[in-house]
Amino acid sequence: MANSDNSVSVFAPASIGNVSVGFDVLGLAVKPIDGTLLGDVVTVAASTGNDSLTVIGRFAEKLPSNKEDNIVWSCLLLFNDALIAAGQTPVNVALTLDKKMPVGSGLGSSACSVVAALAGLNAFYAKFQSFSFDENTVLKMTGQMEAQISGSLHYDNVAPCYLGGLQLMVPDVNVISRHLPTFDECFYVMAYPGIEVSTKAARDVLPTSYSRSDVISYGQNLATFVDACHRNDKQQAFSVLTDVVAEPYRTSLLPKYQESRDYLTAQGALAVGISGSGPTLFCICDSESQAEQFALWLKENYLQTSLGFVHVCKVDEIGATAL
Ligand SMILES: Nc1ncnc2c1ncn2[C@@H]1O[C@H](COP(=O)(O)OP(=O)(O)OP(=O)(O)O)[C@@H](O)[C@H]1O
Ligand SMILES: N[C@@H](CCO)C(=O)O
Repeated sequence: MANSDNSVSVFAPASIGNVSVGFDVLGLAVKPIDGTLLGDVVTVAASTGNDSLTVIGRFAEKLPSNKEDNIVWSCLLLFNDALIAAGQTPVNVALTLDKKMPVGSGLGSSACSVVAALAGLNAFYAKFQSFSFDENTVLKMTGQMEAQISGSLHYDNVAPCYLGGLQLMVPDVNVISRHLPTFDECFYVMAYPGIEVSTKAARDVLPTSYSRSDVISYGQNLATFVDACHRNDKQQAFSVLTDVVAEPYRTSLLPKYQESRDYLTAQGALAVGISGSGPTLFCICDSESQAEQFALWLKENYLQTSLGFVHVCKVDEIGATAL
């Protein structure tokens, strides 16, 4: 995208929250292999008038019409407050959100808007005002905005969306997220059925406590997966990609999920899971031909409305990027 002399555009990619074994603590950024921009773009331009927000794009009409209710606007307010606290003077800007991501999809739609907005503002100030916040400060802001919209602080979409790759959240405010190695040769089929599931509703169905055996399985699966990623042991990593925390309780919210999971697993998928809080299903494959074959099957069998889509993806190791 070509920018006028006074603007900056940032793209922020879709992500798989949880990656089945890391509820709220694992996330993976993905990008379609055909070059489709699966994510949101925010353009920040200098303005001679007041601050403004324009929303365009395929899913623009799914967002609140009032700019104050758009999370991108909240990002601007937060960013300006942080500028003032840092002794800087905010300038007036015209923001444009290209809303390419369906809302309530499990693809980290609000995270895409939040990251594109905050990384876009930071890039704009770096370019035109010779000032920028460091990566960790911006990451904390993205977490704060995601918490405002979903009701709880979880970085599993914003961290991979901003930083790229597979990210593990660590309980240290000075670190927040650690990059984990992934399996370069794998393909990730992302199937969004075209229906909305709100993150809040999908969190409300979860139990408030878990049995000892579930806690043991959870810890063992996550630890084994992280260890296998570091040893590049694909077989071990995907053999434990089982979610005992959320999937058993969310399946009822996702029409055709269970049958699709069973079918794809029987056909040899490395792993199948719910992306974030759903309804997007992800399926991990060993080869591009298998991924294309499963994508076709998912188009015919998992999509519910004309808004649905399926993409064959690889890991997006870059995260938010200036266009
Ligand atoms: N720019 C924005 N992008 C997405 N949602 C927004 C935005 N601005 C405001 N919202 C509102 O935030 C809420 C987002 O809901 P929710 O957290 O369920 O969706 P999500 O982030 O799209 O989910 P997911 O992470 O599963 O893709 C919706 O009510 C939506 O209208
Ligand atoms: N970890 C969050 C992701 C939301 O996209 C959840 O599963 O509720």
